[in-house]
Amino acid sequence: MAPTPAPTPTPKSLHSVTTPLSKTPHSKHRLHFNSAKHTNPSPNPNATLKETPQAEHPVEVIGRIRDYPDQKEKPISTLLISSDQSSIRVRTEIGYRNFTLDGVSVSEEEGLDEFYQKFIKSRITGVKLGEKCTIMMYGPTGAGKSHTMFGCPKQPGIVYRALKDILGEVNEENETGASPIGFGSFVQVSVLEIYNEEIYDLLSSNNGGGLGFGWPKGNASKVRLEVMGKKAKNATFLSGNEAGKISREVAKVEKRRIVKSTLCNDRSSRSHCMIILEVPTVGGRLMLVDMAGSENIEQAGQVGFEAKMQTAKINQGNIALKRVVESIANGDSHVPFRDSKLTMLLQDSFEDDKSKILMILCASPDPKELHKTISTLEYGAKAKCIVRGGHTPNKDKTSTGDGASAVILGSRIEAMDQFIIKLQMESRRREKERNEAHKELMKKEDEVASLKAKLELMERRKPVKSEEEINLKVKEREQILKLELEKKLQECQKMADEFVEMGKKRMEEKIMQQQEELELLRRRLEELESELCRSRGSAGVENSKVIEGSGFAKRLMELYADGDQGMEKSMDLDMGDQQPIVVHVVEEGGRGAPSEAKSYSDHSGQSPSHLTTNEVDASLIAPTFTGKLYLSTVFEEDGEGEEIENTEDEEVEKLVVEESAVHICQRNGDAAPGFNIDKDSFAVHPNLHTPKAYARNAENFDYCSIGKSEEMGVGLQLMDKLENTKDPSSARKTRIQNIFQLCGNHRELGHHVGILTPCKTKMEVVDFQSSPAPSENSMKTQSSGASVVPFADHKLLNEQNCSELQLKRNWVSTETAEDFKENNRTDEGSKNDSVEVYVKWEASKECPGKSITQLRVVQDSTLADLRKLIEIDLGEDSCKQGFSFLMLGDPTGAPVIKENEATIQVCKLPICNNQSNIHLACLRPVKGIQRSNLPFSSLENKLQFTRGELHVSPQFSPKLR
Ligand SMILES: Nc1ncnc2c1ncn2[C@@H]1O[C@H](COP(=O)(O)OP(=O)(O)OP(=O)(O)O)[C@@H](O)[C@H]1O
Repeated sequence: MAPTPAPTPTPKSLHSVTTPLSKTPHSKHRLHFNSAKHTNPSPNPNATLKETPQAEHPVEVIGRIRDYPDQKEKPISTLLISSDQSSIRVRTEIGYRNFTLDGVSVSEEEGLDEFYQKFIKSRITGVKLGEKCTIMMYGPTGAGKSHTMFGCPKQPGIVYRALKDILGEVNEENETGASPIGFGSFVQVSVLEIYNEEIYDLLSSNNGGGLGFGWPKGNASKVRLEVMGKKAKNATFLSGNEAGKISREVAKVEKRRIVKSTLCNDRSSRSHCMIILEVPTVGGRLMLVDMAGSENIEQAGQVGFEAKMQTAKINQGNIALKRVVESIANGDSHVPFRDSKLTMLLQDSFEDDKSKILMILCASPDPKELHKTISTLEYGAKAKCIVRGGHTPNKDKTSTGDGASAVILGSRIEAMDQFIIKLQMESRRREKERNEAHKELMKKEDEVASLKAKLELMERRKPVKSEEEINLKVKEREQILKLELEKKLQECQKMADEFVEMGKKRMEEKIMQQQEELELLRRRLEELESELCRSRGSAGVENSKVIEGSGFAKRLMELYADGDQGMEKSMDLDMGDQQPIVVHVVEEGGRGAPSEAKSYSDHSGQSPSHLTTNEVDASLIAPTFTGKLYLSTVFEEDGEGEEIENTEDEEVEKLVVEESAVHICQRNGDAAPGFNIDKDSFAVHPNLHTPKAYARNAENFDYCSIGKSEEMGVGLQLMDKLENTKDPSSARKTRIQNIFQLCGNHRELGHHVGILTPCKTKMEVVDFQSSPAPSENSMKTQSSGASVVPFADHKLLNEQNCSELQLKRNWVSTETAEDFKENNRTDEGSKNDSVEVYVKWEASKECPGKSITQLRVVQDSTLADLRKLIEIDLGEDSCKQGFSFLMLGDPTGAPVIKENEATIQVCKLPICNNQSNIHLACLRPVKGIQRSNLPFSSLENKLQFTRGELHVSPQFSPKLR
């Protein structure tokens, strides 16, 4: 076989790129095959072999670059075709690579017809003449192998074109019965499928039948064939000389091939298809092999064991073929034909000297398929190096003798040398490419380093940015928190306002409620006053009758027969003081047995009409006098008047000196009038000079106020004026003096105010405020002749009104007439033998330390005795409550143990007001009282009894009417 002449380098670009391509060193050894463009017809191979016994390259490689006619935007090809269409340059990012082939066809420029005419037709002609040719379609899936082999409806593929060429075209005439052109050839066609390393006969099925040629029907299962030698045993074949018929049948059975949709191809052939067309008349044979795709498993997207196994089996055929090619090319002693069914069936094609192999490498111009394209081209380049050598058992060659063998060996060595040279060149080229790639790599590494540096710079800057962002976020958060805080503050403010508003409302409600209560009380008071007025009217009449019946009254009536004038004068005097005096007048029935007493005080607002005269007097004359702080007037009656008068005169003189204060009688319109001592004021009610008139006008008295002794003179003058209006004589003065004399006789009043004495009339100042009415208890006590008249039921005032209370505490023991006389006789003596005791509660938070009473006891009395008197005074309630005495000198405020009371004398109690005969008994309730002011509370209690500090709080200040 003559070496393939080196093609004239006529660069031709796939995409208008013209690059001069280097020739492969062994191109001169290539098999020459006809091409449509080749002007030189293919020489007879046998002749060539005889002429030049050089090594034979049985494999020729043609590149076929597919097209994408359906795509509008076709991918930019990375393949460059040389102008002589003998080599392909594959461009990559790092360089390019050239592959020298026996021909290259670009589908976009050359259709199947042109391609067939250019690269296939000559081979088909050789088959017609008796040659053996194998045309293999090799390449990755989707590269256009099946398309090239079988074509499409518009463009028939190699199979049908070859049939037509071999059998000749059938024209109209032929179809009407005339002999077709070229008719005479007879062909036998077998269609085999190699799937999963099994050979199936696509023309046969297990159901049998067919069109007389073992034609398969429907979906009948395929017949599996065994390999016998280098052929499929018992393979069915189509025989005939009608290309059309055979082509149609082939087209039918071709569809029986196992195809499957993969990621690379919608209808990917999963099997190798082999169409064996034999021309028995001339011994020609054409094997058309459409190989399955040489894709790898991952690229095919096969999932599952079976699919992977399938792909592996497909690849097994491809790999085995690759090894066979490499073995042949390498001149190995053993070629692994039996590694797969495909290579077993192709073994004859490689070994038979008359057999030629045309390998069509199908490739895609798509850059995505670049690596597959390179792999395919590398495979083709290797196949191209195959030299048919001595390893192939060739009877013909062995029969040629030693000379021939030497030639063969020589050529083989030469081929090997060339191959080595080629490998060295390839190695150098690769080294060069590697260096270029290395340079490129260095460049890329530099770029990467610069990019890294930029990235680091960015990262370094990032924190600054992030810090700003953090600050911004912090500020935002701060703002949000501020807003929330303000909101909460507003809510709190709102709540506080609401709370204050609520408190205000409550206070207002309370004030309103209190005002209403006050109004009710006022109304009630008015009602009581009106009732009082009514009752006083009647009581006045009765009293006047009583007064009229008594000598005292008569005398007063006589004295003040023209009382209107005196009243007017007295009223004139009252204008300056505006503090009228309310006077209780008590008649005493002389020194003997006590007679009826008449009281003209009605400050309780209740007429004691239901009581006896004596009771009335006792109830209405409130025992609100402190020691010496009361006004008492005694009128002498009957025949002893002068004597009494004389005595009174003396006493008046004495009392004027002694007395320092005068009681005030207040009636402020409430149910409980109060006392007030005001040295700056002194007033005597005009009705004072007549008990009758007093009784009549008592309800109009607000209070009486008598100053100290120095003011007494003024009072006397005033009284003089009163007397002089009626009687200018000195008798009037004398009477007034009598009044003041009695005012100072507190002891007498203290002991006898509740007792009617026929010889004397006591005029008292009554606390109207604190003693609205004596209780039933007190009345009973008095009537029963008890020694002490308690006033527990009297309304007590607070400490600030202590002075008023103090007056009230001046209630005294009730005694019989005899006792009274005795007391009178022993007045001075009793002063020495007895002591006065002021009794009060201990001051505490709950209890303001209200005063209870004032008692007189014998000097050697014990606290036990005093307890009895106090218990009688306090009544049942206080007895229940219980109390203990406080020795106020004790800084701890410890009370006296009850068992020790019998051993402690009353005189041991603290002295009150620096008077040795007045003691203070401070009681502590037994029940728990909060004593927050310990230990000084006990001592503080003493202060309340300072006489000189008696005062009246403004709210209890008297008011004039
Ligand atoms: N040159 C071309 N011109 C137009 N269409 C083509 C060409 N080559 C291939 N095709 C189309 O591309 C698709 C895939 O082609 P094809 O089936 O021949 O690939 P394949 O190499 O046989 O793949 P597989 O190995 O999977 O069978 C088909 O639809 C086919 O019609």
